[in-house]
Amino acid sequence: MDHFQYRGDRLLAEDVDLGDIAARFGTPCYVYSAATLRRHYQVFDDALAGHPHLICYAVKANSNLAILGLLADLGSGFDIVSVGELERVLAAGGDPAKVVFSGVGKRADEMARALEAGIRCFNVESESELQRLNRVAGELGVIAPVSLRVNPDVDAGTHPYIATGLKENKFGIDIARAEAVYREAAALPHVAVVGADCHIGSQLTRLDPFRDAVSRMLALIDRLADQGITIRHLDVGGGLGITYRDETPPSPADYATAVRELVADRDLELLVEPGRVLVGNAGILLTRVELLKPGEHKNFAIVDAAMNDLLRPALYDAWQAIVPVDRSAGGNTRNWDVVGPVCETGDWLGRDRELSLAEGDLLAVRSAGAYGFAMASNYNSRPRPPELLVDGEAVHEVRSRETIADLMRGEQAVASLNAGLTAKGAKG
Ligand SMILES: Cc1ncc(COP(=O)(O)O)c(C=O)c1O
Ligand SMILES: N[C@@H](CCCC[NH3+])C(=O)O
Repeated sequence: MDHFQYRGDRLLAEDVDLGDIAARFGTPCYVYSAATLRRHYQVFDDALAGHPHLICYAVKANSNLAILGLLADLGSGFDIVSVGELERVLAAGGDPAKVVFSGVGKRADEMARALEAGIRCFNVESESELQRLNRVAGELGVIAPVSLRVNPDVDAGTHPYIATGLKENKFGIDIARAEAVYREAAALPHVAVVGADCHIGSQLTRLDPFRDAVSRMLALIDRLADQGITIRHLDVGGGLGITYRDETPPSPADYATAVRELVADRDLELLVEPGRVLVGNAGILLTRVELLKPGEHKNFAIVDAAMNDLLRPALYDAWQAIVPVDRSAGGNTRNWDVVGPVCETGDWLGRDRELSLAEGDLLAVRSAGAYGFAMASNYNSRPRPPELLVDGEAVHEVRSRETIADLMRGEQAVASLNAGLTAKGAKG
């Protein structure tokens, strides 16, 4: 259940008409629902209750400071993949002691900053990274808490671009090597082994891959215990899918029950890194139809949002629902390709959508709270859209629309660049 529902023929974000938001803030814009976000967090947290656990929200899914602050207030921890995400978490009031740091390419300066901030754990993804972390922690005179991110070689059954737990993926340490690397870690002076970690992919719609991964991790933890290496927490990553169209992912309760059953009798804190399942359906992208271009072969509805605002359809061929803000508006009913103004054939938000459209109509692209704004770019020199957080009747502008001046900030035209050439040309 989310809080983007029709009242009569009008689509609302909680108690606010999306038409009013468009009139106040312009389009395109991202609109998030605080109530949906709170609810999703609570459902997930309740599902894990009874077993010691920490939710570390995957910041990459949506890193707006207001979203992070709202989750921090609810007690959430955070999974970060860069020092930029760490600074965001700290700026939003997140607790560094609840932060885990994932990612295959952590730089030394990022490690140093995270150690200085006092994060909960580094999810180390290679032997080289382990050695680097040991050196950086040594230079700072501290001990780095470490989990190894293990690649358990489990097929997540998801889009190949977002599967991460197979041998051929760049992520994690091959489970066949994991024991040796744990022994190496245990012998290093400036790291302390505290946990074990895996993350097998995103938008998973079945429980079995999770069960397989957790079982393999538990077997590894047992083998490590035999060698005197104690693992205090198991981080099972994120990846639980949502319904974009007709997917039937397990509910957070089913997911949590499956994982909890496997760890029930163990003295092992459970860490989870959900992203999409918390924020995905807590956001929409609001856009306006600019121009209609019906044709013999195809009907194009050109809207003011594009792949630079929402990349998922172009990048993964992802399907996201596109619905009218006013259901009663009687326009031209056809199968429309809803496309943006960007100069790329792949710039589409939805294809073959039966919609009744007129120029000027407002449309909402659903399930855009995760990997929406977070993946937005300035391609075609398009300013990124604003982000608005609705809470009941209140609308908070939690990020304003970029300006053209923002786009050019930091750039310099170099007046003398061609001067030499011109002078040479003149001589020759
Ligand atoms: C290490 C790690 N943790 C957590 C997540 C969050 O994934 P999701 O948004 O699918 O829950 C990701 C992204 O797939 C990730 O790479
Ligand atoms: N960006 C992806 C998910 C990537 C997950 C990152 N580990 C998506 O939109 O589905």
